[in-house]
Amino acid sequence: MERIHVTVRARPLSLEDAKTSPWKISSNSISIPNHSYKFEFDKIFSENCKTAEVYEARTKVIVSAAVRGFNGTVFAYGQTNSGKTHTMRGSKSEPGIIPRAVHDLFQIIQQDVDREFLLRMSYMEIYNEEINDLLAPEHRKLQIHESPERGIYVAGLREEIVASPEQVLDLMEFGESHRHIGETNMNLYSSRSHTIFRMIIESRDRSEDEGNDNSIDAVRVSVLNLVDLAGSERAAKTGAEGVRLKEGSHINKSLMTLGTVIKKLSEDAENQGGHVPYRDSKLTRILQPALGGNANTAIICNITLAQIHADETKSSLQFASRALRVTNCAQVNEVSSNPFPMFETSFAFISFFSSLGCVERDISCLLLECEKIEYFLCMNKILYDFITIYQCCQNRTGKLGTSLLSSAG
Ligand SMILES: Nc1ncnc2c1ncn2[C@@H]1O[C@H](COP(=O)(O)OP(=O)(O)OP(=O)(O)O)[C@@H](O)[C@H]1O
Repeated sequence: MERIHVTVRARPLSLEDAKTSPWKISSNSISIPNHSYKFEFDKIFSENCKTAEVYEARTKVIVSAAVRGFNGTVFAYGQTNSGKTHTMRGSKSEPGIIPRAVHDLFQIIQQDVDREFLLRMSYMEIYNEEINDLLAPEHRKLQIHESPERGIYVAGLREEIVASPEQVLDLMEFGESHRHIGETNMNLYSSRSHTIFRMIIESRDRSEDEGNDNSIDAVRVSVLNLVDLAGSERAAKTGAEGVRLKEGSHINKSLMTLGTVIKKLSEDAENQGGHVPYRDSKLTRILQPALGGNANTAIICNITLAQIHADETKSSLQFASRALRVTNCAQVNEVSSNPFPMFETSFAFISFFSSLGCVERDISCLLLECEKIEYFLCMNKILYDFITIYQCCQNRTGKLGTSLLSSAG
């Protein structure tokens, strides 16, 4: 059991705001002198800190654990304009947590000569309580499902097989161009949606490949979520009207549910038979495994120390402080993958089709088709599924389908 790791990052202030700031930071605690409250965290980063330090504090460890098969989630929380996107995505001059994690991930994998890896990425946004696929903008209003094999998942979400950090970041750039961003009085480029950037990491021991055709490979499958939440906002401050007001109300509502989930978990409600309302928002439902479940989780709470936002900052710190009391139980996710096609993992899938002599492009195409028809849910109907897949793919991969059918026959 390990608790959620919580750090706080204060954004830079104007000279004027710095002069009137009521907050005092001392080591890992933050307070307003002469007020009763004082908050303590794992680490507090003041305004001059760089994203590299924030990354090193915890995300780096979560990324390397994800390579070893542990799920990981890192999210930035805070009011609008507090620096969440700056922290998670960053800029060319100061790359954020996501590009840093992606580069680290590939570096760690390259150094691990004993295992072979398969990486997939997805990128989604939750906009006005609807899930949109940022890698396939035509996939909108996606639904959340749950199954014993896959746990909680977003049906129809595109998962691209990726082979380099550059490829991942190009895809992310593509996704960004479809993300909902809008201007408010508080932020010229305000995120109007929550985004979840996800890497799915499968790996297996290279030695298990050698010699024994009947071996049951143990494949590790872990998920790394890097989340840029939209910021809580007050319409009086953002000046939101019409579409912006509607967006703001969806954002606030889902953040309120996140707050309630964290509060319930911090009170240990689940173990005392209480109800934790994960299903009250898409955000908490998707992040359920990271909140009190099987994952290493870190929260970066972005704040501003300006006097004018003291109430919002206090409420962000209260949220973060409760999160410190939430415990998770991260375990290595290992599945046995039978060499005959019971494809619990994409690895098993790809290995099987590679062994039939199929080229990579055909396999990628087939994998996409399989995901569309949720192939992974019907693991036992092998022959029947082969024919279904063949029918789905025959226009694009006729040759592959033919070799599949002869092999199945
Ligand atoms: N630590 C920082 N150093 C330098 N600039 C920062 C920092 N934090 C935030 N900023 C700047 O402040 C502005 C607002 O930041 P950002 O868009 O990241 O806020 P946000 O919390 O994501 O807002 P929203 O919730 O509205 O999307 C940006 O111009 C960003 O570059």
